[in-house]
Amino acid sequence: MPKISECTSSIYSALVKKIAFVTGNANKLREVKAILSSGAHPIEIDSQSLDIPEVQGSTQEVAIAKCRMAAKLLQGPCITEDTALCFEAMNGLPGPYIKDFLAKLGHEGLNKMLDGFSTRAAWALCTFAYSAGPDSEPILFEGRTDGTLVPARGPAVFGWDPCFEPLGTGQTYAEMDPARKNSLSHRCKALEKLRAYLQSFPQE
Ligand SMILES: O=c1nc[nH]c2c1ncn2[C@H]1C[C@H](O)[C@@H](COP(=O)(O)OP(=O)(O)OP(=O)(O)O)O1
Ligand SMILES: [Mg+2]
Repeated sequence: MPKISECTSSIYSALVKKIAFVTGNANKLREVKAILSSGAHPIEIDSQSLDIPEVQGSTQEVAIAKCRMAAKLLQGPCITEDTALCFEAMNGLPGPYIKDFLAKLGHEGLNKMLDGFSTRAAWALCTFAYSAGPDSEPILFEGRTDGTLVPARGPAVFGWDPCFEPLGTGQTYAEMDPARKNSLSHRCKALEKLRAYLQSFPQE
């Protein structure tokens, strides 16, 4: 007869899925863990902090290349995520290159980029990629939140959070409490699709 604790742990592992998330970004990891661990079908994250080189191209090409490389390094299934911040006035740029723009220009510089344009509309785009292993083609899950690029408000904890105000909220991501951001963010919208996909796998 197995002990009750063994039964509980085997029921737990049958109910809770576990997946490796490869990212070098601790803030992303925190949000992904918070979003996936909630709800009726929690998914546990086994984080792998690897700095994967990123190619140039569309958000989809960048996401696919990143995930392929991660699956090769891990020699197993994994997810990766790429985040883009897109300005309407610039036909979607900086897009997947936002990391370099933010590092070189800061929040103020990002705002200055849009001076002289007629719109400060922007959207945050999150692309999760899932690979079943080094020989499998990654599958993508996208989430988009529309908003406005604004002068920085709120604590500067995570990237461009202080200068992105989602439409109709009156708050920047940085001013929101974490639960509010996680209920409407680009990341949570992409994760809902990824969660549905992972949930459709048969139980081992
Ligand atoms: O919700 C967010 N709120 C504010 N800023 C954010 C968010 N999500 C990503 N970011 C920043 C991080 C990086 O400056 C750039 C995306 O670049 P990106 O390559 O996807 O992220 P990363 O290199 O930091 O981590 P990873 O190892 O997963 O590629 O936008
Ligand atoms: Mg990156």
